[in-house]
Parts: sequence; structure tokens; C-alpha cells
Amino acid sequence: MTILDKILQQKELEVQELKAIYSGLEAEPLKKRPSLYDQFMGSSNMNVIAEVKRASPSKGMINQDVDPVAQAKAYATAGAGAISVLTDRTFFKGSMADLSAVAQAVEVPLLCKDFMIDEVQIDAAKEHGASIILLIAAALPEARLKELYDYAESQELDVLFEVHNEEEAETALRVGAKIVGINNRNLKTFEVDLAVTERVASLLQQTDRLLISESGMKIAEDVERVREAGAKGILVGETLMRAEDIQQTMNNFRIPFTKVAK
Ligand SMILES: O=C(O)c1ccccc1NCC(=O)[C@H](O)[C@H](O)COP(=O)(O)O
Repeated sequence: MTILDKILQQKELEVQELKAIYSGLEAEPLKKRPSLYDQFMGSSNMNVIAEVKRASPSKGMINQDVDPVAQAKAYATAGAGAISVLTDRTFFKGSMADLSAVAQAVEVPLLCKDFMIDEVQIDAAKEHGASIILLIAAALPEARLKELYDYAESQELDVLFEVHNEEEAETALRVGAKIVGINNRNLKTFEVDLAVTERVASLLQQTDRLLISESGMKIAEDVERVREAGAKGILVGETLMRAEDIQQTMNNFRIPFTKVAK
């Protein structure tokens, strides 16, 4: 069984618990946030989705004792275009409480980073202040992805639709995803390779589609590589969580889209 299978098995249990809490509840967002899509498409610099990530299956503990609010405020001050909060407890040591606390502290678009398999998780994400949810192509059959995509849109949430290979990119196209995250990390083997963005982005080039390259960004050269492939945004967890100087790291990543004469 892969780690993704184990995570999804755990999500089945969590969904049962959430259904007991959320049945019949009409979720309201805590506050209106700017659209991730509009903001990133209109930007002249690489956009960063900065992630609050305490731990992960591939790296173990990253920063378990982080104050998510202080971290998110530091990200926003440093110029993050959006913030991602990992809310999975079992494998990433996050929580919905982290999401709520961050939602009250920052104004930027906010991603509930979890493994969505049911509408009730989307309700919970919205209720805790998220303006974006994640759908992972590898996690569900296409018909179910489409249902959840449409449900999230009906709730006025943006969807980051995550793919890792050409086949999943085709799924993203058929689902009609406007914002596609290309994850450089293979969620089954943990291998990280920026060539994934270069390969998969070529199938998704369309002027009105927003491409985000996810995972494995460490230095400015990594960001230049995915910019060349067509990414308008990057999703960064570990490097920012370990950064001694968040502002400096963010400045290194927020490279311009037009080449600057030297
Ligand atoms: O990060 C993991 O180990 C992981 C394992 C299994 C499923 C998902 C996983 N991570 C989620 C992510 O995609 C990353 O948190 C995100 O893209 C940031 O990656 P990084 O900058 O490399 O921390």
C-alpha cells in the first residue's frame, strides 16, 4: 500500500466524523479574499503560495512547534501571493484550527491543503476560512473529481487541481480546471524532479490557464526553470519553513516574468 493509499484510507474515517458535524450546515466564508486566479494571472513577478507545513511523510518533522499565525504573517509581509495550510493531522501534524487561526490573521488567498474526497471536507474548509481547496487527480476517479470540482465552484471557492503526469494533465483538461498545480513530487515514491513541470506543462499551455509548480523549490535557479516551463506560481513548503530569513528567500523566488537587462 502506498502512502497516498494510507492517507486516503484515513480520510474515509475523517469524512464520517465530519458528516456528523456538518450535515445541513450552510458554510459561510469568514472574509472575502482576492481571487488566486486573478491575482496570479495579473502579476509581473513569480507568485508564491507559501505553505505552513509542520511535518510530512517524506521528511518527517520539519517544524512541529511553529506558530502558524506568526509564520503566515511573516509570509504575507514578505510578499506571498497566497498561503497554504496543511490541515491533515495524522501525516502532516496540521489541523483545521491552524487554518482558522491563519484565516483570521491574513487577507491573502488561503488554501486548505488536504486530501479531499468528499463535499463535507470542502464545507469544512470554507467554514474555517479557506478560499481555495486542493483536488488531487491521483486520489479519485475522474467523475468524482468533476463532482467535487463543480461543488467547490458552486461554493465560490477556487480549486487547485493537482497533477503529476501526462495522463492526469488530460484529466485536468477534461474537468475544465482553470488552476492546475503540477506536483514535482511523486506522492507514491516521494521522488522530486522539476522535469515533471517541464514535461507536463507543455500539455497545459493555454493563455487563460494558471499553472503552479509545486514542491522541491530550493533556490532561484529552480524557480527560473519552472518559469521557463510556463509556471506563473510556485508552491513552497519546506524551504520556507526552514528559512532563517523568510523575506530574503521570498525575494529570491519572486523573479520577474520579463527578463531584466544585466
Ligand atoms: O511532502 C510530502 O512528503 C508529501 C507526501 C505525500 C503526499 C503529499 C506530500 N506533500 C504535499 C505537497 O505537495 C507539498 O507539501 C507542497 O507541494 C510543498 O512541497 P515542498 O516545498 O517540497 O515542501
